[in-house]
Amino acid sequence: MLAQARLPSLLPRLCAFAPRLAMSSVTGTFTVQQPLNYRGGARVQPADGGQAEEVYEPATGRVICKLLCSGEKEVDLAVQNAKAAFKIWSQMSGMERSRVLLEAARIIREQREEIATLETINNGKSIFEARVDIDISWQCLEYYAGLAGSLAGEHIQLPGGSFGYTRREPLGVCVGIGAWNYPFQIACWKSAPALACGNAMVFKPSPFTPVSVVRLAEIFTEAGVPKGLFNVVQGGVATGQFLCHHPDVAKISFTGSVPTGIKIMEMAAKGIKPVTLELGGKSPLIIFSDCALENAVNGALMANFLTQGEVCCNGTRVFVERKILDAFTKEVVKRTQKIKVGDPLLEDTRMGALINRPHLDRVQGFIKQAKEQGAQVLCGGDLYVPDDPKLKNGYYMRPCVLGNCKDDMTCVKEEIFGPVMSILPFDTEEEVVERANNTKFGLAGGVFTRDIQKAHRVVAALKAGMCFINNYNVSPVELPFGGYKASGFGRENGRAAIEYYSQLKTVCVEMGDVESVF
Ligand SMILES: NC(=O)C1=CN([C@@H]2O[C@H](COP(=O)(O)OP(=O)(O)OC[C@H]3O[C@@H](n4cnc5c(N)ncnc54)[C@H](O)[C@@H]3O)[C@@H](O)[C@H]2O)C=CC1
Ligand SMILES: C[N+](C)(C)CCCC(=O)O
Repeated sequence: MLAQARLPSLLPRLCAFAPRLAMSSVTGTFTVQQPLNYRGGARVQPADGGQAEEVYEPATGRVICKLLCSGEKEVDLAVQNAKAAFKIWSQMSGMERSRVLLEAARIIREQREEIATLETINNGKSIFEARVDIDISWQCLEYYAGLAGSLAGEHIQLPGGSFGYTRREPLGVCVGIGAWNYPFQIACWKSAPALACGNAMVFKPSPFTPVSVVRLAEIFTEAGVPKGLFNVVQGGVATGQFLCHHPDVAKISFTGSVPTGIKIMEMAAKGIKPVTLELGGKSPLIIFSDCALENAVNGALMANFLTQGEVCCNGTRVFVERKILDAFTKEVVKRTQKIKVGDPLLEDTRMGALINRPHLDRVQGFIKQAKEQGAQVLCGGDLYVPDDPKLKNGYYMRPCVLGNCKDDMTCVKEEIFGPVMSILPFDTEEEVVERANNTKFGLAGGVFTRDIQKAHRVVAALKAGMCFINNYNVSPVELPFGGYKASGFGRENGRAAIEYYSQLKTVCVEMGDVESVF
């Protein structure tokens, strides 16, 4: 209802973008007709490739469009466009770039509802959450717009009045390769620092979620970036490989799984290209008995059930001090059972549909295996079939809490990437820190306690790149985000990301005569 009620104010812009969306921001009606590649400042059909993949609306299982995968020629055209735009953009001052990025942020804010709706339709997450994603996206652009004007090097004095200075220079054409869980936000987390530093970008979203990133490309053009500065190519493995192997690509920033991350790094190694890898996780959330229980329960829900549990930094191993195990478990199960699953475009829905059927089956497989290995399903875990007939073929399940878990169970060791929380009791701080770190991953971690010394001591001991004290999965764009160990390296967000989208040139200046040793 609310989605329909909003329509009149959105109509003019929606029609300008995609005529069908105006009539169809109701689940089960949206289709995409326009090309999904973006090159040289416009939507284009790919020049080659052309293998078609179906793109789904997870809420209904309906095909919303066919994706034409970009071939080698199309990838090359996108890179050449980016190269040409780079020449203009990299010569502009930081303040000039800042103004364009701020305008892009403003347009995203203005179109928040439309972009969030696109994201919900293509990803399956609730509209409530998609709006938050879009807010984090424009905040990211604003943040890097703010930094663009003050990117600078150092001035170093040398003997005899000589001196040196450093210049922070862009890398060139950067490639962004994204996952399907936060399509628009991932594209912003990569493009905002890249563009602020003076780079151009060719972005490839996941073939499951190709739609919203093209909107971002249109917004950049509308905001005033040179045509070709931000291009979108579409496709899966083959398209990604063409990008990574392209000799004119200077850097690859990848968000996705560990196995793909390894392949990206191998391809990058051949061209000596720097990489940023944002990979998977199996993060610990440690709940001490002296916590504020209600906050800890809220934190555990935030750590596990955003975006149907399809979040890389989720705290899926919930370690609970044995003294409060029963009280915590009872409350967390009660609250999980209350999560409203269903049509993601409805205002009161808090969990939508998983990305696709194979992924839902995979998550179900993990739950089945957990039961076989002795875990106890305390709630959820079963498929959910909404009453609304149009949702019958959607990919829904009820959020799941597993009790009686042991550290060596598959559900505790492997990333499930679905709404499945594993509860693990512990007795001492020393023991829990060791168990928390006993994983190949190291993306995130969290601690709930009222004891500030213990909180800082424990996060200092966690081998993870993003730690939370008394909260979880909040994402202020001012803070760097990224992993330790198999969760990758490089950082997104915060000042730190500048390091990964720029290179330092040192200039040594002689003020005297050259004293030759020859
Ligand atoms: N650390 C982080 O920030 C995040 C990590 N992830 C991780 O991503 C995974 C889920 O996302 P998926 O899309 O299933 O991951 P994926 O690794 O299958 O695909 C990610 C992207 O890489 C592309 N790709 C696949 N094979 C490629 C190849 N050989 N060369 C170049 N590109 C290739 C895909 O088309 C897609 O765009 C989970 O493991 C999750 O933890 C997801 C979101 C955030
Ligand atoms: C926004 N946040 C923190 C919930 C998740 C961001 C990382 C990801 O793309 O999975």
